[in-house]
Amino acid sequence: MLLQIPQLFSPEEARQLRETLERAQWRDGRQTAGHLAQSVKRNEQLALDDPIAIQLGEQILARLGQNPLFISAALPARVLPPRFNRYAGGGTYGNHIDNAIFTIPGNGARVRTDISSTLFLSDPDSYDGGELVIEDTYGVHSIKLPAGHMVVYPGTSLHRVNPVTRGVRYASFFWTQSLVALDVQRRTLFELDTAIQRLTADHPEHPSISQLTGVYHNLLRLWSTT
Ligand SMILES: O=C(O)CCC(=O)C(=O)O
Ligand SMILES: [Fe+2]
Repeated sequence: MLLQIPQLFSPEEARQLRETLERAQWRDGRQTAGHLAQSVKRNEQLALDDPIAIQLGEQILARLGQNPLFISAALPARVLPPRFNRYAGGGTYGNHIDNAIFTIPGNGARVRTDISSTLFLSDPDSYDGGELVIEDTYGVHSIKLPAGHMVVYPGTSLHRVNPVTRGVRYASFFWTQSLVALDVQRRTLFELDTAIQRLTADHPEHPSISQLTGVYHNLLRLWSTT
C-alpha cells in the first residue's frame, strides 16, 4: 500500500527543519549504502550520530506517534531513527530495494523494514527532478510532495530518486517494523479500521460497530508477527 500522510509538519515547521538541515554537516551518502546500492547512489546524508539528525529525528518520531493515519496504516512495532538526505547538482539514487534488516545503533535491536517512509522537506517548486519513483504490483508511481508531507510504501518495493537538476531536495527517510509483516494484511486492516471510524462518526449507536471492532482485533491477533 502506497499512502500519503499530508501535513505531518506545517509549511512553517518544514521551513524550520530545512533551515536547520542547511547548517548541518553533509557526507557522501555512499558511506551508508549496501554493496549493490553503492553503485547507484549519488547523494549526501547526515551521519547517524550527528546531533542535528538525532534532534530532528526525535521531533519526527514524536509527531508520528500522534498521527492516527500513520498508526492505522503502518501499525508500527518499531521505528528506526529517521535519517536525512540531500540531493543537488544531478544527485540521484538509482533503482534499489532497501535492506531487509537494520540494527538500531546503541542497543543492537534488529528491525525488519516492512515499511519505508519519505518525509519531503523542500518546496517542490524549489527544485527540478527529485521524484521518488516507486514500482509496486499496481504499477509505477512518481511522487513529489509539498514540504511537510510524507509518503509510506512497502519495504518490498523497487524505488529510485530521479536526478535533481536544479535546486536542492532535502528529505528525511526511515523504516518501520510493523506488527503485521505482510502488506496485503496491513492494507485489509487499514480499510476495516477506516470503515469502522466512518461508521462510528456517522452512526455512533450502530450495533455492528462492536462486532466489526471484534473482527478487527481478531484479524490483528491472527496476523501480528510480534
Ligand atoms: O530520498 C528518498 O525519497 C528515498 C531515499 C532512499 O530510497 C534510500 O535512502 O534508501
Ligand atoms: Fe531506498
